[in-house]
Amino acid sequence: MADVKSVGVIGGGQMGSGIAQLAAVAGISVWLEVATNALKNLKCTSNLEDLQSADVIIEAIVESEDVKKKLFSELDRIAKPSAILASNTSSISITRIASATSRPCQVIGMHFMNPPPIMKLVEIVRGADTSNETFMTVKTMAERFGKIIVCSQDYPGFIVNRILIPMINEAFFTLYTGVATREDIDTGMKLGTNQPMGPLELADFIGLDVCLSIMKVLHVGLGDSKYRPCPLLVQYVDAGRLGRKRGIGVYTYGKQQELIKSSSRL
Ligand SMILES: CC(=O)CC(=O)SCCNC(=O)CCNC(=O)[C@H](O)C(C)(C)COP(=O)(O)OP(=O)(O)OC[C@H]1O[C@@H](n2cnc3c(N)ncnc32)[C@H](O)[C@@H]1OP(=O)(O)O
Ligand SMILES: NC(=O)C1=CN([C@@H]2O[C@H](COP(=O)(O)OP(=O)(O)OC[C@H]3O[C@@H](n4cnc5c(N)ncnc54)[C@H](OP(=O)(O)O)[C@@H]3O)[C@@H](O)[C@H]2O)C=CC1
Repeated sequence: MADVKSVGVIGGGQMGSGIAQLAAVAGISVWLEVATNALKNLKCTSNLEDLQSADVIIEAIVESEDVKKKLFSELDRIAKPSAILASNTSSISITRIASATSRPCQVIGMHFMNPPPIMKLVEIVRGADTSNETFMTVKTMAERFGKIIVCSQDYPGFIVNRILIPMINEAFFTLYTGVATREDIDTGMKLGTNQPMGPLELADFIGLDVCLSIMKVLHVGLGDSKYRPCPLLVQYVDAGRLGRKRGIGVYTYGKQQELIKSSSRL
């Protein structure tokens, strides 16, 4: 098991920025962004070559198999031979991502939950060839971040999203088929099952594009029509209603809310 001293985080969106914060607070030197004591551990770059000295590189870019494979193939060329390449993917096969590299035994899924600094879980996903040494190094690093680990085999959606995202998709079907309003669906699930957010509110928080990508992976990967994405979810993504990060999803937020209010007054 390797002692991780430096980490590269690729993707500075919702997940990447939170993961970089965790590593910096754990005293590991990080290439990316954050605050006070942790700030001295953080460096920002837009040049992949700067990651060549990292012990572990954590990818948190867009949920697209093609884009991730292209990046992993480039990382394989840039990273030092001993480096571990981890993906924060929500659902894409680690085995297939690893196949884009010459080091599949050093490729692993390190799936943080959103928001990474707050949520206690990290789901570790072993691809077909992931070695025990890679697993132990990543497990120990996640524990150093203060996280609790669960371990999943490499099947679509792993553990959490295999169960969570179909629930969110079903909430969209419930809205789409007129069973109830968005507010009643969310309040029903929040108060009825003691969850901090209703499923539609949570979809906006995760990002509707991410939810749809995961549903598609489940649908194709498991080949069962019960995983078909709800047409309303597809339509919202087509319309650019991606959730909180865009100011509009199932609900509207911030400036978008003000714009909608003012246009409805015209
Ligand atoms: C899609 C995937 O692949 C997998 C996934 O991630 S699935 C999604 C998993 N995540 C969830 O299910 C989140 C469900 N929601 C929640 O747990 C809570 O609503 C929440 C933690 C997000 C916010 O909690 P809240 O009590 O409603 O709001 P709030 O009072 O603002 O925040 C609580 C604390 O979290 C902190 N916090 C909230 N968002 C944060 C963020 N993005 N980064 C860091 N800290 C954050 C706040 O600062 C606050 O800290 P203090 O208690 O120290 O003040
Ligand atoms: N949202 C969530 O709740 C969770 C998401 N994940 C996973 O984490 C990963 C990132 O998700 P999240 O942070 O939500 O997404 P965001 O949309 O917030 O961020 C995506 C990041 O990827 C970058 N990016 C977009 N397209 C490309 C590309 N073609 N090549 C390289 N980088 C690109 C973006 O850069 P720019 O801004 O410059 O476009 C941005 O930094 C995904 O795999 C997702 O499934 C895992 C757990 C939870």
